[in-house]
Parts: sequence; C-alpha cells; structure tokens
Amino acid sequence: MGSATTPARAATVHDAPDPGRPVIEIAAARTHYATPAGPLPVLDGVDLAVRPGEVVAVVGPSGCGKTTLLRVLQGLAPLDSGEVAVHGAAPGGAAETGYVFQQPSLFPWWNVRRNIEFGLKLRARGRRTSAAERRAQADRLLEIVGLTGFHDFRPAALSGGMQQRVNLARALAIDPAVLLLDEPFSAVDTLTRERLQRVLSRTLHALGTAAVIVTHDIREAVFLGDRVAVMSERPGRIVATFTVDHPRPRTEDFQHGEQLAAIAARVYRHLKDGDERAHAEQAAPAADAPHPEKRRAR
Ligand SMILES: Nc1ncnc2c1ncn2[C@@H]1O[C@H](COP(=O)(O)OP(=O)(O)OP(=O)(O)O)[C@@H](O)[C@H]1O
Repeated sequence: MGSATTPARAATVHDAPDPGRPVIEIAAARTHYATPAGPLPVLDGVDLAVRPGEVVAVVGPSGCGKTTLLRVLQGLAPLDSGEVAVHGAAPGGAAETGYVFQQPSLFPWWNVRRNIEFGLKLRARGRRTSAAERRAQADRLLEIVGLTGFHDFRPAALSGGMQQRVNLARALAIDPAVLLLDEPFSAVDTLTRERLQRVLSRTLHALGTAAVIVTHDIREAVFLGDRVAVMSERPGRIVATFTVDHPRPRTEDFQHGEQLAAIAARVYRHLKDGDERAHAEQAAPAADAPHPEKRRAR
C-alpha cells in the first residue's frame, strides 16, 4: 500500500559526488516570472530528492508550477533562492537530462533510425562512434520501446503513439542522468496511453533511468511513480509524497487493480482538500472588509 509522508528535505547540494546520492536534489527552491503586472511567484520552497533509477510523478493544480519545476531541472529557470543539482552539478551543464513533451518533436525528413541516431550522436559528445555501433544501439532502443522493424519509416507514416515511442527512444539515446517528461501521453487515446505507460515503465526499468514525470492524470502518476509528489496551488511547493509500494516494471494487472485505485483515491483526496481550502480562502472576505451582514444592516 502507499504511504503518505511529509517531504524529506534534500541533503546539502553541490558537495562531493557519491554513487548512492540522489541524481536530483532540490532544496528550498524559489523562483518567479517577471510579468507586466510585476513578479509572479511560482515556486515557493520546493524540496525534492530523486534517487538513481527512481521515478517520481508530480501532480498538482493547473498553473501551480509543475512545468516550471522541470524548467528549473533543465537550468532554464534560475532560482531566486534555494539550491538545485542534477548528478551533483548545476543543471544545464554536462549532466544530461532527456526531455519528452506532450507533442513528439521528431525530424520529419529523417527516418526513425536516424532520429534516434541523432540522440546517440549527442551522447557521444564529439567522440567517434562507428555507424554500425550507432545502428546497433538505435535498434536496441527500438526493440525496448516495441518498434522493431519500423526503423525505415518516416515519422509521418507512424501513429501519434508510435511517434511518441520514437521520441522516448531518442530522449533515452543520450543516456540521460534523468529523464524529464511533461504530460507525455496526453495527446493520445486512452488505450494507447495505457500501452505507452507500460512501455515507459518497462523502458525505465530496463535502462535503470531516473525520471520525473509531470501529469494531470492521477492514475498515470501512481502507475509510473515509485513516489507521487503532490504540489500545492501556486506558488507551488511539494505538500505530500505518496509512496507506491509495488515492483516495477508494472503490468496491466496493476494498472487496473485495487492497489492502484486505492492509492489514486488517496492522492485525489489530498488534491481535492487542497483545492477546497484554496477556493474557500479566495471566497472568504478580507479581514478588514465589513462582514456582509453588517454591510446590509448599514
Ligand atoms: N514565461 C512565463 N512568463 C510569465 N508567467 C509564466 C510563464 N510561464 C508560466 N507562467 C505562469 O507561471 C505559473 C506556473 O506555470 P506552469 O506552466 O509551471 O504551471 P503548471 O503547473 O505546469 O500548469 P499546467 O498544469 O496548467 O500545465 C502559471 O501561472 C503561468 O501562467
């Protein structure tokens, strides 16, 4: 069964690398966007540590800062305060992060194998690798994502779900320290989505890759995550973490079973309570405003 815990504070970041240390460490992270109306606080004290090979799913209300959290991990959103490290270094540096977004972003003029080989070239970072070696690695990744035999196809000749699998294989080809996924399966139908969830679970397990996946789908979060982190309304922080105590790779039985449903119900309840609290606060009159009854009486 899953258990809820208050989030553990990440250890001090940027100290000497050690093999057992988390691949992602975020401590007390705060950030904002500059808008015409002034600074918009988006993250307010986010703490998160992700261990090697661990998958953390992040859920939270729309606009709470989930995508911004992934941007922080890519080094695209600077922090106002707090610390972030990927593989012990500042994000955006040598420690690679792979990304999978909602829409596949494949090169349309290249076939599937060349798209994946592009990731392999990035991984080589200028080192020479033979064409035969790259081809063998690309074909292995295609096998892992269940697309053996489709290497010669152009993206346009594949379904949306197949394109997303190629996208996943390409992101994994760079052998990232951590894979970041932002609503990766929201553009496909339910059955394809469930199939892709199983492919992703198998693939991450086979390669031992750590991942942070942002999703609006609570069942998807529970299916994929070793932990599900729940964010508050903006400015967001992680207010609860649910452990999903079920071995990976996960199967269709778990996807439709009682254990997943029970954990998902608890995550849902937590989100719903937060939503009700936030809306009650918005609806409450300001402390110095006259009480509506008194206003009427005047
Ligand atoms: N470049 C930007 N400039 C100004 N404000 C931004 C920018 N990007 C995002 N925001 C705002 O920051 C807040 C958090 O956005 P973010 O995309 O991180 O939320 P989210 O939790 O991923 O949302 P959703 O679940 O709806 O995708 C939102 O209020 C959004 O309007």
